[in-house]
Amino acid sequence: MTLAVDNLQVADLVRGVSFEIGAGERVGLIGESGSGKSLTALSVLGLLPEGLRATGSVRLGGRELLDASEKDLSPLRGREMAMVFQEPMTALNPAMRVGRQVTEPFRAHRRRARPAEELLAAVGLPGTARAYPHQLSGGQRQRVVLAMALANDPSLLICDEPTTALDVTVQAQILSLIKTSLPAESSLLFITHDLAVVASVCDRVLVMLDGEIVEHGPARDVLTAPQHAYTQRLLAASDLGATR
Ligand SMILES: Nc1ncnc2c1ncn2[C@@H]1O[C@H](COP(=O)(O)OP(=O)(O)OP(=O)(O)O)[C@@H](O)[C@H]1O
Repeated sequence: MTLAVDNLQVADLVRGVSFEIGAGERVGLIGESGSGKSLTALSVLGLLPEGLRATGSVRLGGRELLDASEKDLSPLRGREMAMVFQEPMTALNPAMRVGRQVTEPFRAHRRRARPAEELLAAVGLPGTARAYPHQLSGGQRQRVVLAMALANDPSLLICDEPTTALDVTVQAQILSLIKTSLPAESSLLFITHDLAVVASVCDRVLVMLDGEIVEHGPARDVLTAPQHAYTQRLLAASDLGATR
């Protein structure tokens, strides 16, 4: 399913943002803190904070999402579109065993549940169904969130800095899990400020600065021969730039 964002505007924080992600494409959205990456993602999901409104167009598989009601959007979330944010505890219920949480997307969408143990084993957490979130490490919690996000084989997965809060080895494990467990035909929008992550996960990259997309292209081109001065600075300041 194609995600098509056209002339997205959120106050003066996201300005005329347009991009498409085709079925099976993995697209990175990079840019410094405050450049509007999260607001772009939240607009797609219909989850903008109170007081902010998006205009323009966001279509998933041809369906317009921006003017859809909450009643129309909520069945899509967790089914057609799933998300993984930086801090897994914001997505988990601290008082519910993780086995019950990973099967929640099936109940929410009235679908026949796959066994919790199977979903947890698929993200490398066998035998944890009876654990509560606080009994797991940060990386394990993010695996639980990923199991929930992937439970219904979403057409679009949005990850907003999913590994930023984790230590480096765990980051690598979660990234590899995202790469291997996302169905081949699902689209991915991956927000990060880490260019090495983009290089390892994404086919294409969008670069955001002050609410606008200032550069986009195949990840390998943007990361080796950036055109915009901002992307050049970003690359020079990164580990990728330092090793060139
Ligand atoms: N509820 C809000 N009301 C007004 N301004 C907001 C609101 N939420 C975010 N902003 C502002 O919008 C701008 C873009 O925020 P956004 O969270 O999209 O940035 P980001 O690129 O995702 O940054 P980060 O990498 O730090 O998450 C920032 O200047 C932020 O202060």
